[in-house]
Amino acid sequence: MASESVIEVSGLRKSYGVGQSAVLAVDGIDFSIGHGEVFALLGPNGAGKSSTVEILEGYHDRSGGEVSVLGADPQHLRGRALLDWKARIGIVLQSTNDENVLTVRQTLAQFASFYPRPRDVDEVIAAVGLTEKANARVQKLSGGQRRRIDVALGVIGRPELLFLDEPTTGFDPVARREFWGLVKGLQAEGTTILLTTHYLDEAAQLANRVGIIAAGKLVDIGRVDEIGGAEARVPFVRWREGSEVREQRTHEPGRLVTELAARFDGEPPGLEVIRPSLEDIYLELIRHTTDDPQHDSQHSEELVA
Ligand SMILES: Nc1ncnc2c1ncn2[C@@H]1O[C@H](COP(=O)(O)OP(=O)(O)OP(=O)(O)O)[C@@H](O)[C@H]1O
Repeated sequence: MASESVIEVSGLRKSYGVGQSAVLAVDGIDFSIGHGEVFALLGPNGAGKSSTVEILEGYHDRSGGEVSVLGADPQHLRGRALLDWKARIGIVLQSTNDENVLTVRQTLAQFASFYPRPRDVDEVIAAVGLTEKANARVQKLSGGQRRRIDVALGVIGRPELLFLDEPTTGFDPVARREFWGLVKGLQAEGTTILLTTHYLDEAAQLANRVGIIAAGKLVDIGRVDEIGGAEARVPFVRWREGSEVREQRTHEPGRLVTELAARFDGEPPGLEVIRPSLEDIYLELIRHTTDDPQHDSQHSEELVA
């Protein structure tokens, strides 16, 4: 990965409304995304992910801080410079368009005509698994199929930078895996990708680095295999002693399993060796930063047990 930054964000702030009812959605965050990197922005509902991404996409003005996207400040672009900049980015928004009376192929062909170097329409239709629906009206597609069109529209212009805002919401498990393959292919071609998702396995599969935000602040940022720090990754061994479930965190799970096997004179009942997933680490990180107990779960309780 080259070190050159495609996105640079420094001290970014965004508030909505004024006075008593003002909401500080983004509260001074800093990060950068290198050329060819897949960066996932994670965080609970209302954390400030979309607000951040929409500023980078040029949809919202910021309230403070500095932003550079493909070398430009989206807030200050106008006219031809704005159009040229937009042609270099692809956006998959959260919303889907259900009013569309065109077919899948017509919709994509129309969109492709807006770009100087679009991808081949049928190749994109195949990449999102809609070949059989190419002549169907978008209106008649299922929710998950329409979401695939959103993804297709985001990539048709061969963007240098792709924003994927919760791209696989509504996808079935097979479609999600196909989509991951598509993203990996785009990354192999050098596309820089900013992804937001609530699926932590998706972030673990696709991202080089993740940033976790809660209540508008960056809680942690780092490589997928480093986020949360070494201690958060210590595995734990779980087994049963009679009716009781026992659990112990250890840097040496193999040694503990050997000791247990000797003590039980064979396979310890209910034996599991668990390595904390990105989801476990995420839950643990945000547990300390959110007041809302519904964001917490059994999982994180297990982690600290
Ligand atoms: N247009 C708006 N007007 C007022 N408040 C807003 C607006 N958009 C977002 N907010 C508020 O800003 C905060 C951050 O919202 P944002 O949509 O950025 O969160 P998010 O992390 O993308 O959440 P989700 O995961 O639910 O999509 C929330 O408290 C939200 O209510």
